[in-house]
Amino acid sequence: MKVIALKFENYRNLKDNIISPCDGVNIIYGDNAQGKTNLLESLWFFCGGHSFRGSKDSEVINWDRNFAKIEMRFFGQDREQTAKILFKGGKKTVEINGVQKNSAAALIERFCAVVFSPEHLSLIKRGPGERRKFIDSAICREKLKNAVVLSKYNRILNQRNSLLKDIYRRPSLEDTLSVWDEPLLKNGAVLVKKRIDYVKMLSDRAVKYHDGISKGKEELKIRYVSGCDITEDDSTDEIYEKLKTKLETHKSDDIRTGFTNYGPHRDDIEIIINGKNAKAFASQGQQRSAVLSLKLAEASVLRERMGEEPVILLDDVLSELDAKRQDFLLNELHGCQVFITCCEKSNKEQLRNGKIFLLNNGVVS
Ligand SMILES: Nc1ncnc2c1ncn2[C@@H]1O[C@H](COP(=O)(O)OP(=O)(O)OP(=O)(O)O)[C@@H](O)[C@H]1O
Repeated sequence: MKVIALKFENYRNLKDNIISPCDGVNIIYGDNAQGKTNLLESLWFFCGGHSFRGSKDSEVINWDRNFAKIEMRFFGQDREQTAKILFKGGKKTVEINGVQKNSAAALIERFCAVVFSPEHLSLIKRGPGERRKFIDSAICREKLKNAVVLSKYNRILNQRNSLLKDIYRRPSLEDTLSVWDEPLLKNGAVLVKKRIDYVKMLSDRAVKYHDGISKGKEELKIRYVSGCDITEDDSTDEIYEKLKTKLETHKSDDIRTGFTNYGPHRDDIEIIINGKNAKAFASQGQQRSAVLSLKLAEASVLRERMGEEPVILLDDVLSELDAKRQDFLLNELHGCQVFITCCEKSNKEQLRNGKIFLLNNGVVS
């Protein structure tokens, strides 16, 4: 998958322009607050109609204008295609190959990219919820069926938790708890199996990327951690039985606390560098390298599933990395189109092959 041209009009601080990136590494270089992230954000919009910064649609319209438009020509699914997004009057209109679509969701599966931004460091720095979110959004992106299982699991869990609170006040309701247990276990077992399979795929690839980034100096390991004694090789039926045992054993704790204490919603993904937990012991550069490896691994899994190389968007990755690690990202990611923002002059000088876009007060040259 390759971006051939990107046109933007009234998009944040970017001055109207058309850019033609190269098929390899594209550096977007400039001082702080010039519009580098804005440019990456506009590309990411074509993945499904959302900002990776969590911005509202109206926020991307230039403050002095009443609409914004982005257009992209790209190569994907063995042909050249076009996509347009118009932001106007609190609404977003999407057009793909000249045909207007009902929803921005139509963009999903047309254009595919993986993004890294400094906020993704929360994958290591924050709690298990961030890591579960990362894995869940990846499995949901793989198959709509997985998204259905996840949403059913969360809905049933909420209903069970609210019943647990009611039972505390009205013990006679305890008999009705089993109504939620069976669907919770069924969907929970499928969810855990999908997560474990994905983490295995991701891990194999992330280990290789981390080895490349650290030039063989560090060993990365990623493993799924369950509070229900589930192991990587368990089948869905075995996972179901283990979840069931925990649920039954801890029923009285659940009633006392008003909360389901064990299950997929408490699981985690452990990220280990050289045998030590990355959250507790890794340096800033090591943490950044590990998250990058995970993101590149995510792209590699997507490539296998789609038969196409996703575009890689790297926002402000190079800071805190030493020259050897920077060199890997700038010169050794072969076969895919990469967009990478940076502020340091030395970074653009490191690039052996690629294209450099200079951003100065919204003007791209
Ligand atoms: N809707 C908008 N209209 C006009 N300007 C905007 C709008 N939204 C954001 N900006 C401006 O865009 C500028 C550039 O933002 P951006 O995040 O792209 O900077 P950057 O080059 O990535 O900087 P850094 O290196 O500091 O991350 C900001 O100074 C912001 O004020």
